[in-house]
Amino acid sequence: MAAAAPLERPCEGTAVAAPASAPLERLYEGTAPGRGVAAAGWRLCLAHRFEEPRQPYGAGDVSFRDVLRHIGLGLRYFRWWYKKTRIEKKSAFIDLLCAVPLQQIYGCPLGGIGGGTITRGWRGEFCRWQLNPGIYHYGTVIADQFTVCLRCKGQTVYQQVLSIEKPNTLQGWNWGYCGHYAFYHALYPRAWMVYELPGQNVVLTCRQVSPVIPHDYKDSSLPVGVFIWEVENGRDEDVDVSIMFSMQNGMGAKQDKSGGHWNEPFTLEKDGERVAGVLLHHCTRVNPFTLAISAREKAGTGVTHLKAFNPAGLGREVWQDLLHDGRLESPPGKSKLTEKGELTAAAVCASCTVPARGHRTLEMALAWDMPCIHFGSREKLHLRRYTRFFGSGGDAAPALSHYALTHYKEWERKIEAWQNPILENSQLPSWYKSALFNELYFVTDGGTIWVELPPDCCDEDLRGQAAAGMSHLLPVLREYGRFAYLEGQEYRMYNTYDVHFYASFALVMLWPKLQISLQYDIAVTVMNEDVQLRQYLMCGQTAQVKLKNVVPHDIGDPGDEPWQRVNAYLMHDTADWKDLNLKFVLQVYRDYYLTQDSMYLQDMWPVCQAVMESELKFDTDNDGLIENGGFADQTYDAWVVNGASAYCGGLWLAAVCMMCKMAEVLGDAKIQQKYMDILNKGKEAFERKLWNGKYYNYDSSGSDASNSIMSDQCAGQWFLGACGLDQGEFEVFPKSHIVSALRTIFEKNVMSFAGGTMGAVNGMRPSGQPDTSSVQSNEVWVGVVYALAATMIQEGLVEEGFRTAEGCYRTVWEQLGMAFQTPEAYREKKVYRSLAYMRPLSIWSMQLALERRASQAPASTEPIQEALLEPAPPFPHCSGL
Ligand SMILES: CC(C)CCC[C@@H](C)[C@H]1CC[C@H]2[C@@H]3CC=C4C[C@@H](O[C@@H]5O[C@H](CO)[C@@H](O)[C@H](O)[C@H]5O)CC[C@]4(C)[C@H]3CC[C@]12C
Repeated sequence: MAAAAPLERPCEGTAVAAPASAPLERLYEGTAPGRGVAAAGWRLCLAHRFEEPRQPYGAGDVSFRDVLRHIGLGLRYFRWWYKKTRIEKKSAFIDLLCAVPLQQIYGCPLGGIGGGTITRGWRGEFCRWQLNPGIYHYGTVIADQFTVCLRCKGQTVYQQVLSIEKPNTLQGWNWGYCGHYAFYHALYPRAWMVYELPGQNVVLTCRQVSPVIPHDYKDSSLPVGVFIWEVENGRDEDVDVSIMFSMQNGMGAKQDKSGGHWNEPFTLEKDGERVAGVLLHHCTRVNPFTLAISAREKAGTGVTHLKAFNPAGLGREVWQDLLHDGRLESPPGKSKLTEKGELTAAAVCASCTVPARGHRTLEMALAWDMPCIHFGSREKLHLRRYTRFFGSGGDAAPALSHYALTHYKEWERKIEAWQNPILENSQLPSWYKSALFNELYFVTDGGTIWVELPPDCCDEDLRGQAAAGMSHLLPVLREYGRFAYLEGQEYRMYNTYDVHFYASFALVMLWPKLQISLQYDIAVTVMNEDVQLRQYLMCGQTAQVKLKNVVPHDIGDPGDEPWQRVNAYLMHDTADWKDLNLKFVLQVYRDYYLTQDSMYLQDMWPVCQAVMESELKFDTDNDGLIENGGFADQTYDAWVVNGASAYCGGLWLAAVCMMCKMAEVLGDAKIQQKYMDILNKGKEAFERKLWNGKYYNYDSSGSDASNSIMSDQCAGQWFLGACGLDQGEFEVFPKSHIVSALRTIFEKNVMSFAGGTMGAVNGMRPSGQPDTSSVQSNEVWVGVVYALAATMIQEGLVEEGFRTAEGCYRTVWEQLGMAFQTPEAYREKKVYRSLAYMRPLSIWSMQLALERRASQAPASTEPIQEALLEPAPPFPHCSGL
């Protein structure tokens, strides 16, 4: 048996020590490369520990000046929070008083889009659960494990839980696997764990696959994950190998003990393929679900099971059962229902003989079936997307398991066909390949839901809009369903639109129909109003929840009834925000440009005109340029802007330009002329009011900080460039000004901040000090940095772009241990804000910029310089990688 050992030093065993390489791998003592592990990705040794302790931004981190500035907000927020959480007993859409503590443990989530997700940690634990839509439960369930049993000549020679934990339940199991002999490698939507079994001459590689496949609207919706165990036998004798997959009925929450849960074994044979496992029926009143653990039976592979055991006990009966013959007892029939206070778990075991010096594969799956969902208000029943393929009766788990185990090879072929051209591009640095794919986790693990359009909704709520000109609204929503993801796991608002603006590149490039569907939903809300009055927390004024003809901030809180009640955000009255309407127009043209969907363009055109009409009132001096209102009236919602501004003014000019272009495409000469006139005037005003010879000033207010250098000052150009509208007759900003501004940002916001190693600070004073005039100006926003990097690449500053983005990747993934929970923001020291956030999906705009350059320029063979931040290649001693 493998002995347990402390984490800090190598455990028992005789492996040759690897040379110290990158910091995340330096504790690795193994030599095995594993089987089929991707070369690029995020890799670390299971014994790794992240050293830098960071804290969520809290009241204690606010300067005295900011305390004074926000005292009213603080009091109003506290009053609102108290009523919500203590009186109404609901959870707050942003809980500033109980932030989720940082756990540096997460790895690739399991599951497709919108069916819920289960995240495994990089040490293999099942630790983050989003089965109830948009609501996260954080907690490692100890019983959820893989255990290996090796037998030679009819004797068990090794049995080990593949976990470095030493928990105080299930103590009859052999825990404490030595982390120095295993590594984790993530390249979303796949991940690998390679375990050398000390002293056994056997190597296990577990490959975890989720069905996240670009341009696929069926399999990508499935709530399943597959684990392919590759077993390599380095011995000169055959070895019988069993992998046991155990799972608790539930997600480790208090409902697991609510009673009435039960388990039952199942087998399903279809098209000559047989799958066997156990169903764990989790019978809660709201959102009941069934978990299924299973394995594929095939010639030479036997599957056995244990339908129920107590995960809170010692677990000896399970351990001994497996130890005895490498199989489980496999009793037939259903388990009894759990009593209140009682937990239950089950296990499935796949076994085969691996010949001497040979290799075999065991295939296992986890599926979860929660077909019908209620949000917090419980007003409407929603059916998840996958129910159109697998039914909504709650009995789909066997079919889902069978489908996953018989289709994962096809998924992997498609994933490789998509990823390989990028992975094989030797010009791209390896950190970028990891960042690009791994940041994509948020498309599934952003509290994401993908549901069918409710039949009553189309008749009652949408008919008016369809009649109002959106002829493809119903066909699109019926065909592709409704998609929503949270602003962040801690900022619980769906489709926060000012942020989605950045993230939308991932969606439109990979699942364009979901972006189009999301836009239709926004278009519907533009036309609607909510006349209810409420007090806004930032400045205390009372106003309507939603006005007509403006884009909402978000489409609602999963704790309430999203789509039905929009604008969960009540910090500001966003009817007066300057960026939301513009971001709609910019996305409409960008989507059209990338998809060439002219129906969509036609349907969105009246909505674009309506929101631009609303926006025109912000041009208070009629100079063709909008003015900000002297409060934080845009995505930087705690950073005040006054007068003309680089950010909103730039977005405005880009949107006006796109209005001209759309009018031209649609043959609307009158509107085209109207916006041409505004554009010509506005361009002149923008240059006159904001250009200072080197960059565009933050705003034209003339305040102390108005000449700050904003990292996001070229956001308008970012979108223009992404749509090919950045040259010739469409040049909105003089090329030389954009390049000069980007160079200044690189010099000041990037290289003069944290030694150039942490990305770009939002605001920098010309003197080279971060702008501390607000609580957000001295933050780094990861999603903004990736967008800035894309803009740099578009403008030919390729090395600078990569250097800029690299700082964020290395800070988040390598330094702070925030893998698969990239935050919205961090400061140079000590704090971060809002874990697992939507905006960093903007990294896909870097990819778009690169693809665009590649299609234009003659091919270069020069690799992009890996900046000084690049560590040695992972595991250089493993030549097989
Ligand atoms: C009196 C107290 C001791 C002092 C209290 C100070 C605090 C009240 C404020 C200090 C920092 C403020 C927060 C900063 C950021 C926020 C985020 C915002 O929501 C979303 O933010 C995105 C930007 O990151 C934005 O793009 C999205 O559209 C928003 O949905 C909500 C406000 C706040 C949490 C803000 C609240 C007040 C402070 C904590």
